[in-house]
Amino acid sequence: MSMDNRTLQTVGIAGVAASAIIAALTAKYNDRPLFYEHPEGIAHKGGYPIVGNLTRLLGNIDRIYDFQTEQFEQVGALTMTMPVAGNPTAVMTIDPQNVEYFLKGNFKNYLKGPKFNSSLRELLGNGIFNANGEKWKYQRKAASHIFNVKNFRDEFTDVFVKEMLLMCNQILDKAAVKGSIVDFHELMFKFTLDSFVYLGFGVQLNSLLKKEKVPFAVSFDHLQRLGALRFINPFMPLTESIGKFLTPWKMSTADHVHAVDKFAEDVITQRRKEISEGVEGHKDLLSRFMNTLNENGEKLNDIELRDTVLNFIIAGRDTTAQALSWLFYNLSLQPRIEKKILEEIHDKISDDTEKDSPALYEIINGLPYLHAVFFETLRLHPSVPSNQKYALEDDIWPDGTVIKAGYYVNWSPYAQGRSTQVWGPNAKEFYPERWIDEEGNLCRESASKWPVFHAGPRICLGQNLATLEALVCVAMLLKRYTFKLVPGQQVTYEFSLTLPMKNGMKVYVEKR
Ligand code: HEM
Repeated sequence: MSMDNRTLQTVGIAGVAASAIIAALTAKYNDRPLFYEHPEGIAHKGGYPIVGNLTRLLGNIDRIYDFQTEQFEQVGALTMTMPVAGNPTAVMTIDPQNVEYFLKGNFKNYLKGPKFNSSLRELLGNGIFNANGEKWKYQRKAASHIFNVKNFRDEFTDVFVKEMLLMCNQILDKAAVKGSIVDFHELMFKFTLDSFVYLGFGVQLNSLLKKEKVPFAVSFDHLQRLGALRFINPFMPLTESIGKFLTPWKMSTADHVHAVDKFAEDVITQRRKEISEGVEGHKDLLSRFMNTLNENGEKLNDIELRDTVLNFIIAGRDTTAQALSWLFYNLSLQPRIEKKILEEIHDKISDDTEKDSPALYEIINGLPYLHAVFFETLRLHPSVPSNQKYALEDDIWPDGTVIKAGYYVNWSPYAQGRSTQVWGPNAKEFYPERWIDEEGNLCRESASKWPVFHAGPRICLGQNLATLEALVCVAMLLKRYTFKLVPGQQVTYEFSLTLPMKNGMKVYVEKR
């Protein structure tokens, strides 16, 4: 046999062998990534050979939380896996007893894992959302001091009312007269940004008075979406590298990071200047962090303060603005609920009460139906729709699920809120009455059944602040206006860390 024939024969044999190996691997891993074994005893949703559920997941990215909800329904379990090529083993659950267990009962075993840390490093740094252990503890302690009843009653309510009056007088009254269209979602973002930046850092931003979105907010939103994509799309490193060459005219990730850094830097510089000029008396979040010691017993440096500013803006701006937007969206679909809120606030909140913050604070606290509407909004549209942690050691959950060290655990307040197994047959219906008992009192659900504010030692520090802010806003708006959705638009969410509206929400405003 000539040399060429021998080579051809060898190549032929190698080809057949390779095809046989691929066929064998495809037959064995016919619904999952190569070498992935379904964890024993956990229901799973199989996908395609080699890629598992990767293509299904990426194909559904614009409706990812509904997709997740459907997967639980199709599998018929509250705890399951859904292997995705390129992503680590993750166990997903919407079972309240499991959620309570890993967020509270065995809190120590579940951390923000390496994937969370690396995906969000450039935006969150080592701030409270991205920190574990002692680094997290000192931040939680420093921040917790500002969330006290005195601040709520005497200061926070005042700021929210002032910002709302600005919104009403400068934007909504004018839009009502002109009949112009308002992007309600954008307005809510500006309201919560201005309120929080003032409460937390003493800076009067006045973004409500600016026509465009503030440049900082553009970069901030971009980086959040990027971080979220890195969680689920294993091709992101490649996409990000190629993107730099294909679209060099677009702002790069580094440009966006620079924009958010600059914003934080300006806030810190302004405060340092005020201190050097002898301006005293700040008792806000920034001064707390400037006077606190980190886990090494040292004063915080500028990078740590930058992380504080940015982490708290995500906490204070996005979540509440989104909750407010989804609340008004739900009201627009069910006028009977809006009518019931109006009946509740009727006569209770006058123009005079709006000028008396402690009185307004007490009145708002005593409105069960308004609270119920807010809670119901978060049940169906949780501002943090899906979340994950990382198991340090082997564990067994209350439902018997065996968790191995290094697994990711993923829970979905969005899918849980819509699960008929958890919330009953009308789970998908917006029905605030489920939060009211027979005597007309508000009955709040446990954090395990309704983990929209998280649970356990890391439960949301700002939940009362957010509730107050949202309810002041709803009461003041509904007293003055009716909002009508502009026909023909699609109101839907965008995939990100939180639950923003993809195209905003355009409304017409009419004065009552
Ligand atoms: C509707 C509004 C809000 C919702 C739904 C919400 C929800 C949440 C959730 C789910 C977490 C856990 C995030 C995680 O660690 O993965 C969280 C944490 C946190 N939230 Fe909120 N939040 C809201 C408003 C606020 C506001 C207005 C503040 C004010 C500063 C705030 C401050 C915080 C802080 C500091 C944490 C970190 C707690 C820690 O890790 O110890 N939140 N929130």
